[in-house]
Amino acid sequence: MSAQREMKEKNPWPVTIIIIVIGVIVIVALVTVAVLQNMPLSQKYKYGIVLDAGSSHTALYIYEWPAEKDNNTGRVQQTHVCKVQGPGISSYASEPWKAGESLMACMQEAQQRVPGKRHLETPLYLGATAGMRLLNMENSSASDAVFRAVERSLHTFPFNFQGARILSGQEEGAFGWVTVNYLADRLEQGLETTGALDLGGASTQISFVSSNYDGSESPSNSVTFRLYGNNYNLYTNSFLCYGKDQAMKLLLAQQTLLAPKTIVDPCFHPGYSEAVSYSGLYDSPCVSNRKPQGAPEAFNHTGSGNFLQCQDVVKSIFNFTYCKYSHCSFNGVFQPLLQGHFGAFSAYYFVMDFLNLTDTSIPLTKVKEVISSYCATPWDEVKRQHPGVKVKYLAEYCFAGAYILTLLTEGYNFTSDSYTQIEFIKKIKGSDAGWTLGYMLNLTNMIPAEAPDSPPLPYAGYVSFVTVMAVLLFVLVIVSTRRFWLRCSKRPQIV
Ligand SMILES: O=P(O)(O)OP(=O)(O)OP(=O)(O)OC[C@H]1O[C@@H](n2cnc3c(O)ncnc32)[C@H](O)[C@@H]1O
Repeated sequence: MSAQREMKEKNPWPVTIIIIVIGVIVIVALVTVAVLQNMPLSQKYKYGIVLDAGSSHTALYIYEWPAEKDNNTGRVQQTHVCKVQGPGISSYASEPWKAGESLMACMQEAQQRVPGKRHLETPLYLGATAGMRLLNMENSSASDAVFRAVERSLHTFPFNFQGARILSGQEEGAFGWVTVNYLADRLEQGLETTGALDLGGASTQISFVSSNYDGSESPSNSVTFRLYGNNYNLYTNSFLCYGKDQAMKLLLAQQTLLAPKTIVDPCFHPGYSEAVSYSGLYDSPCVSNRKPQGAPEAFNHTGSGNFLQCQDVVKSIFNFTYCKYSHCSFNGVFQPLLQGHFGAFSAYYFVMDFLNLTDTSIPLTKVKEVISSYCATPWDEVKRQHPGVKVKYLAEYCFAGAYILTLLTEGYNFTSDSYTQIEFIKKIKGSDAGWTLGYMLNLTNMIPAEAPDSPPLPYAGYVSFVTVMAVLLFVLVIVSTRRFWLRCSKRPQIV
């Protein structure tokens, strides 16, 4: 008995080894628990669906974001887009049920793409823009009937349908601006924002933040936001009837006043000739009050392909002179001085991309030469050179190019310097530029007004900190126990 005790007191190593083993186990357990407890959950996604019911067509967008990050700063991104076959829903005014029917194929696609277990919680929105704004102005019971038909169709799907409505021009402009700046990470980081230029079929929007604008002059153009702890006073204006298709109607209507039977249009290619019905041209409230007295059923639309003359006709659809404010864009609408970078999307992009003019470092004189040369190309040759492009678009690129230049430089007052601040964009980080994402982020409260609280340490830093502290603690214990046992082993031995 005393021999055993004597051995233990002489040799402290077995106890030290046991302490080391227990220490290692404790550290491993501590670090494992810390890692597991704080590990980001496996990536589960939530979804949102927005239908953009535009004047020329409808598109369905599916967005997704990491499930544990909603109501926070989780990156929402577009995972799918489905183009609805056929025209925009406002074209079905005389057969509203067809508007509902037209959405079915894309909705079925959405049902397949969003995982079944997420269907019931996935919000579904339909926002209609300028086509329905015009139909509602012209015939509100027809627009109501289209909405009823569309809602009936959307209710047959298992999503969380939040309703269909017409967006105001101001909402369309403001949500386009939110989309562009959210996708470019400018809001969360509080960076200087980018303006948004949107050219649709029936309306066009300009939205930007200017240090010269506090909302006191023309308050109807002001939208205020508080996002991630920053206040924004946004200037925005939507010009109804100045989208690409309606602007062309204005142009044709202007020319038929002078030549009701045959117009020789400088914005169309030489050799172009098409019969156009007056009823088709004057079906829109943008032009209906301009119909010439005793107009024939149809007129002949021919082209002469002269860019300079085209610019003159295009200018005639704007009023650049009347202005009761300190500064105006056109038609007497207030606009503060332009400021910063701009993203130009929708038809701005389609047209400038086709004309190979998306590079805004190309001087405006050269831009004009390129459009001028395209306009002067005979119609047969244009069709031969671009067999894969829709003929309607091909015929309109000359007008659209001249229109975009006039709108930007004479309408919004971009100079040869500030033109270089425009970027023609289609997508940002894989998501389309347009109002839909901003609309969904707003309705789902996914952009917080205040900057979210972030943990004092990032995840990796937290784990490293716990590990280092545990190892330090362990070393301390070892050092102190070793000193204790060394002292014991040096004590005079009991014999
Ligand atoms: O916002 P609203 O005014 O309601 O219009 P929309 O939503 O239908 O407008 P889009 O942005 O979809 O399209 C804008 C215009 O661009 C036209 N467009 C679409 N694709 C095009 C392409 O590849 N080339 C030329 N034009 C195109 C389309 O016909 C419209 O006139």
